[in-house]
Amino acid sequence: MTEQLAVAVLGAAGRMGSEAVKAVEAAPDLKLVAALGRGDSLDTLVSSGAQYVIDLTVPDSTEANVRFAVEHGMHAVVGTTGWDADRLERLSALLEEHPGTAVLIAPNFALGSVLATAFAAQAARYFESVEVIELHHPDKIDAPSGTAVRTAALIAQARAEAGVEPSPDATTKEVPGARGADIDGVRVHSVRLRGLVAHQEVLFGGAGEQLTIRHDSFDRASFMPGVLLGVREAAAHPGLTVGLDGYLNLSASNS
Ligand SMILES: NC(=O)C1=CN([C@@H]2O[C@H](COP(=O)(O)OP(=O)(O)OC[C@H]3O[C@@H](n4cnc5c(N)ncnc54)[C@H](OP(=O)(O)O)[C@@H]3O)[C@@H](O)[C@H]2O)C=CC1
Ligand SMILES: O=C(O)C1=N[C@H](C(=O)O)C[C@H](O)C1
Repeated sequence: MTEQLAVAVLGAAGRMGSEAVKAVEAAPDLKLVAALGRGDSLDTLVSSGAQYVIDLTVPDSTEANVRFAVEHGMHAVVGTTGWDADRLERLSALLEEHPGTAVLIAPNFALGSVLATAFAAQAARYFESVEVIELHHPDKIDAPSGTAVRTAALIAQARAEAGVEPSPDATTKEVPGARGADIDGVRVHSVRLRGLVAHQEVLFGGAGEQLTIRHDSFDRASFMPGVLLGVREAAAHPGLTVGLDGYLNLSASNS
């Protein structure tokens, strides 16, 4: 049998972290060597022999966690939100000093969500209007969701490359927030509702028609195949990868 990959989970007591601990323990090719929470020393990552770190913590701690992992030669698979352009730039610079090490920043590990975002980016150039609605459980601390920010950014990039005008909007009188957040010129609306897990709709409008691309995670089990795929594939993708799509050959279905 090939040697198991030694995996540590940060944020192990959290909603996602506790699922990831179970998923790693159930995977025959992986070995859980550490399960750490707030207040635990990152030195345990070293003493446990971790080769891979899964970070599912909070936006305030994720950058320091990932930095520690990279500096100690561990690959990092990161689901935590809060990775803005400045943080990504600092991480890229650090990875240049550690060329064999991989970091995956995955705004969403659910394969359906990754596909939905890719489909939205594909559709973006063909419609006059686009808005994003993300809907989550009310214990989520960040808004908009990382997935929505990524989706809006990819939509905006596709529209800019195709020379599409901004979505029309005649609003001149507005209660602050009524039109949602402006992410690269795309309006993003955040709903927080007990009973929800993680959901997103991208609404495209054209003359006389609407296209809606919707994804629903009804259970955090939906994220686990992507988390495990991230660990298994990381070493083959040294450097920084943003989005699980970077580990999937999505274009193969078009050929
Ligand atoms: N990419 C994806 O597919 C997904 C990403 N997420 C993202 O993952 C993150 C976690 O979400 P969720 O599990 O719901 O949140 P939770 O609040 O349930 O879990 C976060 C956990 O991290 C712990 N923690 C905080 N700081 C540290 C630290 N420095 N070291 C180790 N552990 C720490 C918290 O401890 P304490 O409670 O004591 O603060 C808590 O147990 C969020 O950013 C969320 O948006 C969520 C779902 C899917
Ligand atoms: O906090 C969550 O729950 C989720 N966070 C991620 C995000 O902000 O996009 C991924 C998923 O939406 C669930």
